[in-house]
Amino acid sequence: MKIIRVKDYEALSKRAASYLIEKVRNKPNMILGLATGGTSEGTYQYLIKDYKGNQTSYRNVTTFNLDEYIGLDGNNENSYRFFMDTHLFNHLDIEKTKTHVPRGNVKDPLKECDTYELLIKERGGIDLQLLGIGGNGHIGFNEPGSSFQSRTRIVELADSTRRDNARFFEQLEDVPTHAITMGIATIMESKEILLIASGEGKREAMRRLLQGDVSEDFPASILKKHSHVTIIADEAALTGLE
Ligand SMILES: N[C@@H]1[C@@H](O)[C@H](O)[C@@H](COP(=O)(O)O)O[C@@H]1O
Repeated sequence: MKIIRVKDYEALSKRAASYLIEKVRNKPNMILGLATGGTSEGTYQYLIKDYKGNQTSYRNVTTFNLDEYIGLDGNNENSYRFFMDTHLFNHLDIEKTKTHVPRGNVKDPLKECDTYELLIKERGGIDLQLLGIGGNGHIGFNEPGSSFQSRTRIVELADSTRRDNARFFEQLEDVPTHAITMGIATIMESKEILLIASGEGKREAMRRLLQGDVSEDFPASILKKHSHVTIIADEAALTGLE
């Protein structure tokens, strides 16, 4: 894993955006895996800024998001589809039909999981997957204890994750209890992975990622077994670590 240490969240956002922009420029029809969450917001702002200034085109890019809450419609402000539309897609020249976020409000979510897996395969697999990391080491919504063999499926959210994400909702009770997430095996099949982490709230997760064992108790640890992972993290997330 290559680690790029940057000063703060602003620098992280800029760096992660440049990283993605270069990849898109080199491969305009790339398959890009995307993440939601507070960490990715700044990166997306810089992608938009670059698009407006330098006209990097996303017309031929296809995207697959990691996860979505079960029960939330794409128009719900807390759905990840809504997040992606408002924070990124609506501001680029990307074709909406080429943006994929699992649908959390369908009648048959199990079928949705299988369809999503198939679609990723059909498109030739993910070239570059952007990842955040949960305080408990989750990637996507693969909570501790998730099998390293797991594929896109329905999961129950850990209490700590619901509490972490409650800041986006009116109250904790509104945070869905279940989600659809790409599995760990699905994520590991991406040709390349870019993980971003910011702030002291992620320090313990970074310590376990960089210094701990590879274990299903800490899902992100599997990334050590991937041959092309880059981590961009800020000082606050890396304090006390090499
Ligand atoms: N499911 C998402 C993840 O895909 C995200 O990467 C992570 C970190 O979120 P944040 O960047 O807000 O800390 O947790 C969320 O629950």
